[in-house]
Amino acid sequence: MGGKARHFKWEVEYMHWSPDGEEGVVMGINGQFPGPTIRARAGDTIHVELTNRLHTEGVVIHWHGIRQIGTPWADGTASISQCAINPGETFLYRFKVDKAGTYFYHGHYGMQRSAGLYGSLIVDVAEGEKEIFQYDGEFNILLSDWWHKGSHEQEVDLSSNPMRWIGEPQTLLINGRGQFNCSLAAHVSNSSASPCKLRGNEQYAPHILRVHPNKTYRLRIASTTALASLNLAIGNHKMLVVEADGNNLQPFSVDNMDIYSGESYSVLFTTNQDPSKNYWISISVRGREPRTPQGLTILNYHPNSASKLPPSPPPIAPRWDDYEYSKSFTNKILALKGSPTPPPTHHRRIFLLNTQNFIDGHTKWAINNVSLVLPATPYLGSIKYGLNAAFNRKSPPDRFRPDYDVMRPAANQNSTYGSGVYMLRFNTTVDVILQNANALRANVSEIHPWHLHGHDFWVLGYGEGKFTEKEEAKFNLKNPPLRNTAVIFPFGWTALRFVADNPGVWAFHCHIEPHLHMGMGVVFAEGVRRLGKIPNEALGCGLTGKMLMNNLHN
Ligand SMILES: O=C1O[C@H]([C@@H](O)CO)C(O)=C1O
Repeated sequence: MGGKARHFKWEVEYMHWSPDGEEGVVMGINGQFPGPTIRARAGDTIHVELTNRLHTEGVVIHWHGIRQIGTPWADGTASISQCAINPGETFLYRFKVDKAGTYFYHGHYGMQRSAGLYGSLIVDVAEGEKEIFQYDGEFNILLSDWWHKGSHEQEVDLSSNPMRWIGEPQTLLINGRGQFNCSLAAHVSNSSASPCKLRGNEQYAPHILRVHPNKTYRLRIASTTALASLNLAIGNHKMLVVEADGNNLQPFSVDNMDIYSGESYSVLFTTNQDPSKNYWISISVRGREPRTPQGLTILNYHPNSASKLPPSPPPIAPRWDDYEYSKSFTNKILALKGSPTPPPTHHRRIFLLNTQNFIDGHTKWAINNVSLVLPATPYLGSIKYGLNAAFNRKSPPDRFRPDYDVMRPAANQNSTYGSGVYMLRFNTTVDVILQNANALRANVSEIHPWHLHGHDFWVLGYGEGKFTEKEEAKFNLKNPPLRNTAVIFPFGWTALRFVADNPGVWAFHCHIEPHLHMGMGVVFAEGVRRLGKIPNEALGCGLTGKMLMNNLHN
């Protein structure tokens, strides 16, 4: 079946907004924050005509989890898949959503995600097909984190010498709404926070989930946080986890769940609790010392008033550094029976060591000792048209020094900048072993959720310390989950496998936005010569821009 074309006209602009009760400036779309939700069916083609109404700044939008098969120029990564859209210009994002699931979109230029440029993208099963899970209704929540400092100042802070870290967010947002000046849970907490006096129409009033007793609901959850790893719970209710990153899971039941930036899930829950009460939905910080209050909203049982607050305190999240808890959750994530299984062997295995380093006094993140800086000409055009001067043609290394001690700060903390590309042979199977290590400070290693553009990968396994070839025997080749984002735990490794079968140039990076800004990413390219014509509007900058001008004058 052909699928429908769905047309949207969007304008991106800065607006005054109050995501948490303090007025600030957000990046909005058509006057909305978060941006409009796109809802489509598998097989549909989305057309977003995006006009940049920012006064002095370029913009792009990445469609997170959409593989862009045959349309790599619509992936929305500045300097990789396209030129940033200049103020006043319009770019047409046209792409097919081929797989049902819970997705989202966000800015992919500088710190524009932290500035609030994001929204939800929900793909239902194709017309005439049935969802494999049964439920009576559904909700969608997009999770994010919010700073009172603007994104431009954050960019300057991060690249200054010495680096000024952006610190923990002021507020966690659920569908763009959080409370900084007051707490919904003041009546049940012993902190000094004042109770919220809300009419319900404030920009920061919580998004209430209204349910009827004894029904089953699907809750779609995606995290577009710039930094925070989260734990989500629905007070008193169990959740059955059924989908991750647009792929079906072997269902498993939990009381709360971890969600890292870049991940999405669906859970089913049944409203089988005392219907005379309302319940909390909470999100709390994981993996970093929490300096941000829980984000809260209300599960409102019909016919109770939504303003009837739950009588007991919100769910208590696991301790922020209880990594064993996080690992036990992560290890439960397995593909639904009948899902595609990985090829049994790989053609190439790339080891990527994540380190925190210094370059000329600036704090950076590096992969195999290369800190990514993006070139002025987007790779997609420069590779396709053989513009060799556009970036460093030397391939970055597939390995790191075998004697590197991942448990200690680097002996040599200096690193180098690079813009090289991993050229993958088309249709080959690639393994990536993400290797975490100690950061600059002794005994510190952080969580990094890695996101791959253009593909889903199978997560073959997680382990502790330095990966050794003998751990390959423990890889899960039977029912590994397909995902587009996977976490590396502190001092650990994560093994991924994917098939390089999607012509294009694809970012693979830590989804913590400041970390990408500090160089924590690599670039893969495959099959670029197989592509037909790349739309000119993706190429109008750098050396491809000059090439277009020359063609015009010849
Ligand atoms: O990249 C980071 O920098 C800080 C810290 O390591 C140095 O201030 C931090 O917590 C990060 O995640």
